[in-house]
Amino acid sequence: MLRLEGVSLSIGGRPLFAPLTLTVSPGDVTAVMGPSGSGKSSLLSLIAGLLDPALTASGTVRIGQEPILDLPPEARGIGLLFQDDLLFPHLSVRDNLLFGVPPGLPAAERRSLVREALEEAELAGFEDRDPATLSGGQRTRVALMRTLLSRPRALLLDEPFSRLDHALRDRIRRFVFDHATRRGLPVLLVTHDPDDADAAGGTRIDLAAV
Ligand SMILES: Nc1ncnc2c1ncn2[C@@H]1O[C@H](COP(=O)(O)OP(=O)(O)OP(=O)(O)O)[C@@H](O)[C@H]1O
Repeated sequence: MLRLEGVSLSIGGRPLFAPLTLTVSPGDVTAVMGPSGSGKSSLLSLIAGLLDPALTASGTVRIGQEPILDLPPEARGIGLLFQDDLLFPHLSVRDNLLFGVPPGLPAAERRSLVREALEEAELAGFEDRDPATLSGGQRTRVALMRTLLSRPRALLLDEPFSRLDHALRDRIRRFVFDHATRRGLPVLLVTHDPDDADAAGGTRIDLAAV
């Protein structure tokens, strides 16, 4: 469970939105909407531990019972997926995925986790491909798998589908939501697209209204 309690963000003393309280249950997707500049991406950055120092935050964020805002980013257990999938262009698909695997596992186990992830993503045999040779949907699936390999406790999505064409978008959106649900991850999805919010099927919040 991901819980926000009285969370607000300000810039230069001016609040971006009114204090926000919400709970995202395991496997549920909550869509975060609102006009440009309303603070959607900054809200995700706060939760991930990547908030721009120009912004100040107040309130509490918990995963399960644990407050996370005082933890370093790598200890929070947050998985991120962005519009630009940020695969390393100079690394193969395999090496990109290996970045997600927790350190400390034996090499053979790391490789087999990567192989399984590619099978799950219906990309078996893509290990040696260069990310530049993948389609947008394939890149999104690799990026999701890399995020999931890190065994996050919650997933934050910042417009990950907005560059995909309409038909592909439905398919990839379903793929991402299914994988998050299957793992029981609470998901916050920043989007401008009402179809994303409808597909999420859960709660929708509008930062302009809070
Ligand atoms: N480093 C910074 N210095 C000054 N203002 C900033 C800084 N970072 C963010 N902001 C401001 O904080 C506000 C929230 O930005 P944020 O990117 O979170 O909005 P958003 O709702 O995600 O917008 P969009 O839909 O356009 O992506 C904006 O008004 C932005 O200009």
